[in-house]
Amino acid sequence: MTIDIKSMGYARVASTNLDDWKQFAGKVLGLAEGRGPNPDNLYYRIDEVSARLVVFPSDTDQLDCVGWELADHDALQAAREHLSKAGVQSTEGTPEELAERRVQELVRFTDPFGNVFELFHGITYESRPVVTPYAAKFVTGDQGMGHVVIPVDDDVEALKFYRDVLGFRLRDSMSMPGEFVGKPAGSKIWLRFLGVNPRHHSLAFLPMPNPSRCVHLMLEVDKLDDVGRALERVKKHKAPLSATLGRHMNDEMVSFYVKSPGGFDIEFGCEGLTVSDERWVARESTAVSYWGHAFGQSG
Ligand SMILES: Cc1ccc(O)c(O)c1CC[C@@H]1C(=O)CC[C@]2(C)C(=O)CC[C@@H]12
Ligand SMILES: [Fe+2]
Repeated sequence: MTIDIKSMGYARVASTNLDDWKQFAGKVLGLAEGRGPNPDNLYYRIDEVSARLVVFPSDTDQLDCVGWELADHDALQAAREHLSKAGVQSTEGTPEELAERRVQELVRFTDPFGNVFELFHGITYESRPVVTPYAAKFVTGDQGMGHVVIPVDDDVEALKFYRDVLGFRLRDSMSMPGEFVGKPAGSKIWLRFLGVNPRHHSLAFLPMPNPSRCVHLMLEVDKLDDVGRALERVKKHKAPLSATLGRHMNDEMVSFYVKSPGGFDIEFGCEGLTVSDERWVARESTAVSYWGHAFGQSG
């Protein structure tokens, strides 16, 4: 038995500048502003779920936590027992936290590297269809909110934790020169891409810690045109482009990367690969992309 995570449910971001986030999330990304329990926070919808992205005022800019959806109470109870057997301490959501996230129950734990995860069930969904500002439709459903890439200290320990303790399935690996993170010449570091549903990867990690506690969050739309339109809004609003348009090798996604006010990137893409656990074989990709994705350039 392991933990039966169904999908990435939500992301919560701590911010020193909600005005910047409001402009970025609404005008650049084209997310739909929703309402939520705390009038100080920004709540964004991309589908029927009441809030997928929540930005709240803080004295730091970082990814606060990622919420992962489980089916029901029994699944969450099994997860509690599994975490405890694996020696991972977890805490229960307070009534205030449940109300803010609009979930029935949640447990929170920290991975060995300080990344905060919440496992929850019973999130609210809205009767009113989502209407995004530029009419883009986001790909969610059983594929969840998108994917997140988190920084870790140790890629070997991270794989043990995410695959063996949390039950993520390894879908692809990619190596990079150790020099990239200040390791000896000739050494390798591993990027691992893991999934819990048909989305090729819902989680990836990179052994390169960063202060925002996030490498990027990925949101997927259902049409290339809406990726192109988002890229035009990036330029119009002079948001910093972190990587140019390209198509990834492993999940075949066409995307670009833009720096968010949180310091981490948002990957905005389409045409991501879906897989099935029965048929999938995990391999090692030998390039970031088939074409494009020039990091550290603009235009
Ligand atoms: C390689 C790859 C495959 C699928 C993805 O969705 C995806 O985001 C990536 C790129 C991961 C990674 C990154 O996001 C930060 C900057 C990185 C480390 C690079 O400089 C190359 C690969 C990049
Ligand atoms: Fe990505």
